[in-house]
Amino acid sequence: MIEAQGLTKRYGAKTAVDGISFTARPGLVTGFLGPNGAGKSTTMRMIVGLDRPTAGAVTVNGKPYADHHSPLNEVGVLLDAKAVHTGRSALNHLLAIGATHGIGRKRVDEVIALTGLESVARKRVGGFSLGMGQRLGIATALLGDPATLILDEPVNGLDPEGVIWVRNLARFLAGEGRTVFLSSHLMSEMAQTADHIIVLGRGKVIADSPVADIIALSTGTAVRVRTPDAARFAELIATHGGSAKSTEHDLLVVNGMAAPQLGELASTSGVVLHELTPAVGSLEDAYLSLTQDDVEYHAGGMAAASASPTPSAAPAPASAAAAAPTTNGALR
Ligand SMILES: Nc1ncnc2c1ncn2[C@@H]1O[C@H](COP(=O)(O)OP(=O)(O)OP(=O)(O)O)[C@@H](O)[C@H]1O
Repeated sequence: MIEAQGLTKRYGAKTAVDGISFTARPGLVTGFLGPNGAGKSTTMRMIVGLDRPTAGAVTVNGKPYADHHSPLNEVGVLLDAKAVHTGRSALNHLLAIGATHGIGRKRVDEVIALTGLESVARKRVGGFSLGMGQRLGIATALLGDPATLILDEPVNGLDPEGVIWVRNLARFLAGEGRTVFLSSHLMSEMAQTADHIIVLGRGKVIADSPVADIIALSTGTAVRVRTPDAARFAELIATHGGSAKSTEHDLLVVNGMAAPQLGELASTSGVVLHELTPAVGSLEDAYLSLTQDDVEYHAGGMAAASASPTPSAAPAPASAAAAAPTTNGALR
């Protein structure tokens, strides 16, 4: 469990984290999202005592990080996968860290198997790809079998198979009752991994809700309408308080009118419908809509794109059942 109360960090005149309060609970994957510079890394660093809060407080499993006698057994952390002794093998890296907490070879071998590092365990870490480095960082976080995991951008640099592996691992660990707190820039990835989302914008919490609620609250409800009479139906919609955008010759995306109203209008006007689908916004839509005023560094067109959410497939529900340990203990 991670509990932050009024957590604040100022660097001179710059307020990186501005009085945030949130809880990341056991048994859930909590996604930590926000544009570049929103304050995610600073928050994570404060959680594990690497930065001192200017004001407020944060506890992990009920205590400030520094008060834990055996922190590796309480909190597993991946903040910077490159922060390793590059001359050491992965095995020796894990043995060295384990030695600080009386963790021996058996557990080291377990986390090597769990993270799929067996074939490179005796190779120098300096020669590792970004993806292998991420796996080693996750292995290090898991070493003490902690109840809370904090992973900063864990899918950074991973190939699609690696991304799925992290997703299943996160779900599996939460399914075991652990608190899993992870940041990512990949919103679609978060939609499939997280149960709960906290969104930061300019150092403040701008959303703190279950994934489904964030999507429902932040995106407009659009309806996809397919009809051979698209132009006429678009005009009719406009006279009934809706607005229709045409993306293909026979497809309209309608805002401002619900599917039953559209069905009735079509029926009374003699318009043939081939499709009438209420569309659920994606987490990307929700995220862009939430953060459009809080982005420090705008990419061209980003804010404009966020102004009119387009419908897309509903995110797959996060499911702990998705992760299944393989015979060697690794996860698929
Ligand atoms: N040591 C520091 N000194 C001064 N300003 C800092 C320092 N560390 C972070 N900041 C500023 O604080 C703000 C939050 O930074 P932080 O790295 O926490 O954001 P972030 O959400 O993790 O961003 P990113 O996704 O780019 O990693 C940024 O404006 C950053 O420039």
